[in-house]
Amino acid sequence: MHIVTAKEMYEVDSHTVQSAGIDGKILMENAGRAVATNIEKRVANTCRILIFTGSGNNGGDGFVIARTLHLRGYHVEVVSLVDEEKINGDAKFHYDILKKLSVPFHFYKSENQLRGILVHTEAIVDCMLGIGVKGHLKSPYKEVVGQLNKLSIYKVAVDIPTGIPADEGVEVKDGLYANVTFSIQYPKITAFLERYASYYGEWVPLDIGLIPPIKPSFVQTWGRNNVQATLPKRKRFAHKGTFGKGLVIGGSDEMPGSVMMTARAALRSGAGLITIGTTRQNIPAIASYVPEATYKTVDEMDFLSDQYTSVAVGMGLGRTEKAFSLIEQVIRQVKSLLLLDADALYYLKQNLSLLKEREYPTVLTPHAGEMARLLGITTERLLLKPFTYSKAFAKEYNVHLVLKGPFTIITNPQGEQFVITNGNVGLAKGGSGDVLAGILLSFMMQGACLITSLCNGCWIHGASADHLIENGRYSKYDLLATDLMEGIGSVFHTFS
Ligand SMILES: NC(=O)C1=CN([C@@H]2O[C@H](COP(=O)(O)OP(=O)(O)OC[C@H]3O[C@@H](n4cnc5c(N)ncnc54)[C@H](O)[C@@H]3O)[C@@H](O)[C@H]2O)[C@@H](O)CC1
Ligand SMILES: [K+]
Repeated sequence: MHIVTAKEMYEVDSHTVQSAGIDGKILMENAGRAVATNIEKRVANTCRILIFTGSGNNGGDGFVIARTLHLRGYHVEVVSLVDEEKINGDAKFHYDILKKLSVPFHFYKSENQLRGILVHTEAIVDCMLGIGVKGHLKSPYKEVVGQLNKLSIYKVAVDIPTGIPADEGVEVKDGLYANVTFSIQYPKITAFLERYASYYGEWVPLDIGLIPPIKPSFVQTWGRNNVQATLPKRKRFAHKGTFGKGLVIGGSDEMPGSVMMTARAALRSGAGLITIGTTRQNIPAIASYVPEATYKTVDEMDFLSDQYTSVAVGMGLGRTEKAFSLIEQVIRQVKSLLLLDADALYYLKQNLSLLKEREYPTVLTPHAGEMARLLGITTERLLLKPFTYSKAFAKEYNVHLVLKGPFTIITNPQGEQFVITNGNVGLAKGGSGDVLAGILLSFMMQGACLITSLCNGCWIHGASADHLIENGRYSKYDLLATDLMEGIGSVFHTFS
């Protein structure tokens, strides 16, 4: 599913109206009707619903919703935050129709007046402002939003919760906290930012018949259907070599377990052969946990002559001079797909130019803190516009970037972007990243387009955590990274 900025949304709108010739009033009718039909599924017709409208087309959607619900037997009333003469364009067209019906209509005057109107209201529909919002909310929007946020009634936002910008990079303080947001055609970028996602509540995109340009270059979500369509098939006569030869380099005497989790996750995700490169002392410590792997000490590895389909480096490796020199050697000499995680990302900060020298694809898997460090900015700044920073970085350093978080953003060097929304807070624990690195390594080894492999790997990781919790196997408190191995198996099973 596509995700859009305000500019992209307005472009689709004008393409639909100007090139395809569909009148904006029809789009508004479609939008209002689609929202009304979905409100019917959630709010009983015995409820009193107040619809709040503003000066733009978001308000126009509200007039259509009011008419539609009224004609379907609902008790609706409208509260307009602007005077009649400020309503114009397509919104005015639908306002004039609504005026002919017996729908109670109030023009907002004061907090006291609104308090009176709100008595016995069981649900509100927010059509005050949509993607046309600029900057902080002005009066009376700010006051009305503040008043509504204090009420524990069901709140439906149309397109976007009032006050919340559509685009990343904008900092605002006030916005409506909705229970559900019905996004017109596509969800907007801020639904995928940690800072604003909670304002949306649940988000549901509604098709209103917009016609996008031939090949839209929008960000897309990656979900179960995409995985189903692209998961590598296991052919009957395949052998272990068919599924790649992978190398995991990491682990130290102080951090033995991480490399073990990466290797196990890779094998659980379909990797054919995995070698673990670690310290001599670490091998007996972890060998019984991953008997399926072969082992090498870091001193005996020769990246120039050893051939691996894909290599992952960094997990639990440490930040010693010896570790750093090993990472440099790997980046310079490995002639295959390479995934850099954890301590390898730490090393990269001072050595980013090495990435530009690589002739083979490189994957970086930072969490927000690691990414901010690579960019030399604060985490807060990164999280204000993670899509923009990711795209610029991936293009500049010619890498595939997996920016891990509650919304994982995957970007390729061409700037194509996908976002994964599954997974849960049970993953916020040491070791989850090591498991993800293993799943990604495995998918990288099994061929297919690299960005597809990364998207599938991230989705399987999140789905594993969700599966274990939804089935009551673990909770968001006690889930361990090693438990994910069991979840991976269950998730694969759902595709068989
Ligand atoms: N194809 C489309 O894009 C469609 C869009 N529709 C609706 O149209 C909306 C966009 O309409 P508009 O472009 O008219 O924009 P909005 O309806 O979001 O609002 C624009 C108005 O908000 C005011 N405003 C801006 N910033 C403000 C602030 N900080 N405080 C107070 N007032 C502020 C402006 O003065 C302007 O009058 C969408 O969100 C969607 O709901 C639908 O009607 C269907 C079709
Ligand atoms: K709204």
